Amino acid sequence: MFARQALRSVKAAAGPRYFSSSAINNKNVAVLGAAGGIGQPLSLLLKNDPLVTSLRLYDIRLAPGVAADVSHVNTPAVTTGYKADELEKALEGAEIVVIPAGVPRKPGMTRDDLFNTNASIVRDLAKAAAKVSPKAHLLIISNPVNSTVPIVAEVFKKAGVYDPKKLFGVTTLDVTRASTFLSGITGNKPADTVVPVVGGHSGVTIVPILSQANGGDAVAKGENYDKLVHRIQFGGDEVVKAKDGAGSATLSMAYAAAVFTNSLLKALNGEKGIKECAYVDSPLYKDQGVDFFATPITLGSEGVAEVNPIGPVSAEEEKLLEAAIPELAKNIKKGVEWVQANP
Ligand SMILES: NC(=O)c1ccc[n+]([C@@H]2O[C@H](COP(=O)([O-])OP(=O)(O)OC[C@H]3O[C@@H](n4cnc5c(N)ncnc54)[C@H](O)[C@@H]3O)[C@@H](O)[C@H]2O)c1
Ligand SMILES: O=C(O)C[C@H](O)C(=O)O
Repeated sequence: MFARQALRSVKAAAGPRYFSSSAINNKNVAVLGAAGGIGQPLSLLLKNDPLVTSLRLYDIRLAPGVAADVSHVNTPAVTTGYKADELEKALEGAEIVVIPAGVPRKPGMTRDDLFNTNASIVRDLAKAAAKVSPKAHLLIISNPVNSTVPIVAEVFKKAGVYDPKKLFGVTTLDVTRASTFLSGITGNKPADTVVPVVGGHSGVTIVPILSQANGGDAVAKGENYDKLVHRIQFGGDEVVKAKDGAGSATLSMAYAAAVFTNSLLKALNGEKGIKECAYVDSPLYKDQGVDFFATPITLGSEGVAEVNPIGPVSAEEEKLLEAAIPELAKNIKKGVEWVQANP
């Protein structure tokens, strides 16, 4: 029963999907880092989302230009660009704040190698959001997500405005990749290939639950299973290597973030039963020092409505989870300790 539940949970995250709307309400979305490799295509995709009525694009460079360009697309979202010194203005009235600001990896780097640069970028953006739009839903893309999400939580706690239901580490790209790679093996449609991906967003912390996926039994164990799991866990490295020093995944990430944002918008507008995987404040492994964990979550009008259980897992998946937990605990502790020492 749990398996079916979890399968339904992430059904919405298997692509390909485009944006749909059942109700149009005013929805104000801000993108921080809007002129970057992710920020630009993400801004375009959000401009194309009928549920976005106000799109506010902020970056330390080029955001007004990106906004001028995107604003000519004939969809309803009123699009405005904000310069480096206009962060607070960009955040005014924001209900969703998507953050892809920060540096990407180069070949040979881990996501954790980005910590020193991106931790302070995310902390400063979170401080402004806590001040200007404390009730906004925050969608964190900047790596290392395992640590940047706890940093945002600490900033919001310090400001006295933390709402665990409104903070998300965006892990949709892992779900998207898992669906693509598994369906490539089974020949099933990607849209019918739903793989819950739990844990975190780097290497061994990315745990695909293939045993719950349509077609997952085709690669239940052995060499093919190991190869598929490795490809899902290290899909980001595949792109970093192929881009050869010019950055990491941007287009697939923009797609994934736009999918997640659309799901959240639908839930905020009152649509029921919207489910996605995301890295959120979770009760599941708190006793092991893991305050944040990605699982299928149910979205509601206030953000996270329910953190769903992982459900039954295979012996192989149990081992993957055992490897993920201590690494995640370390990543979370690093973020929390850093921001407490560098408030
Ligand atoms: N969560 C995921 O699945 C996922 C996937 C892909 C990339 N990422 C991460 O997303 C981040 C961005 O990647 P990218 O390829 O778009 O990088 P990029 O360098 O192309 O773009 C980053 C943008 O952030 C801007 N920026 C830097 N500091 C800023 C600040 N203080 N305020 C506002 N904007 C600021 C830069 O000017 C730039 O335009 C990286 O950390 C990358 O690792 C995460
Ligand atoms: O791999 C990266 O550094 C970027 C991103 O986290 C990804 O999964 O593609």
